[in-house]
Amino acid sequence: MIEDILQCPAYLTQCLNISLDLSGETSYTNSFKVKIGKNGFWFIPHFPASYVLDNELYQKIYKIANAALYPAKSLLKQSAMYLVETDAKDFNNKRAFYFPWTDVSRRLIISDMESYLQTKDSKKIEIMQDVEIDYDKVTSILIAGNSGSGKSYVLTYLLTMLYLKGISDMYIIDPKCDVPARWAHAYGLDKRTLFPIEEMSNSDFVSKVNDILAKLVTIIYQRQRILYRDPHHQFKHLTVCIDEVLALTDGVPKKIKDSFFSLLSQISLLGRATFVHLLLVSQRFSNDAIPIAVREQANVCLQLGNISKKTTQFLFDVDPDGILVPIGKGTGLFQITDNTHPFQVLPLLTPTYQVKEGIL
Ligand SMILES: Nc1ncnc2c1ncn2[C@@H]1O[C@H](COP(=O)(O)OP(=O)(O)OP(=O)(O)O)[C@@H](O)[C@H]1O
Repeated sequence: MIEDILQCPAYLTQCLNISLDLSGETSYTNSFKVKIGKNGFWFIPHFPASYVLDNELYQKIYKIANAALYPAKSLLKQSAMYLVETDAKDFNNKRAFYFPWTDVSRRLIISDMESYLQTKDSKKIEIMQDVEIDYDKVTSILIAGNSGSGKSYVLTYLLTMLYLKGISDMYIIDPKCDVPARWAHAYGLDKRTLFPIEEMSNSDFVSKVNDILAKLVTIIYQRQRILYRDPHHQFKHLTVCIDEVLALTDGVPKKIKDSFFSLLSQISLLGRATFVHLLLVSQRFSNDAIPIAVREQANVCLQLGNISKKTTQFLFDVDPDGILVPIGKGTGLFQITDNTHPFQVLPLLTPTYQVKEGIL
């Protein structure tokens, strides 16, 4: 049934005829037609038309079709209208709106983490069913979301994948001495973990964070020199995970905060080629949480919990209106930008797995 719908344009044409208000113009008046492809569909207007082919119309069709296609396909939201040339001979039908789609996001369920870790290709990290990231292509990862949205849960998943699959060495910075610190302790990473102790002021703590970040910058420079002599040298990934980034520098003297920002920028700008990465978690990634450069360099972004224009404005260029975000634990939006995945913002369902006792 679903296959028939996806092969035949009649269903979508009918949905658009009914919902799209084109001042009386419909497919019956020959004003447009729909063509279905393997990776999306085309809305082909017949020109001249009484309606305007603009972004507003594109987003309206997106909204109607995205809901109409669920749960067979998920349309990939575009920030602006996607106009393409058609192969029509007739000039009246020579242009079309294109709507790329992908399969609907499905949650990954891992019932036995130990056997999962043994069987899966070591460099890839599965995020959802049929969606994975190759850590060689990751610059930095940002995880945002309101309290209780599932940030710590998905962070623990990523840390487990990165460390237990042997993909990356880790430094863990946890200003609240909470889930990440407990995770690190459970896996014997105490020497690579920083959390505040009683006698430390906020400024002392951020200064200690800066010491670690400075160490990573030094490693980046050392690795750059190795690459200069041997461009194909393969380094082991090194990741610094910082939880609660927004709260970290709150009330800290400007000089210390500036150093923190400058070190973060250096790592995110120079770390990619040398396999040094940031994995940052924050309620939001506004300009007071991280430098703009860090946000721009990050190519894996997860926004959990409430999804609205206001919450997604820092991580995504697209307006989330019309994207069908699933409800439930650990859901939201996901974006990966690399040369394997086309630019896309997808509904996100973070993996469900067994967390080691005493961490969460
Ligand atoms: N993918 C998931 N599958 C199953 N349960 C989940 C998933 N994601 C989150 N949860 C559950 O949702 C609850 C809240 O998650 P979590 O503690 O990670 O939120 P948080 O964003 O870190 O909150 P806070 O900022 O207050 O620490 C937890 O009980 C967790 O077990």
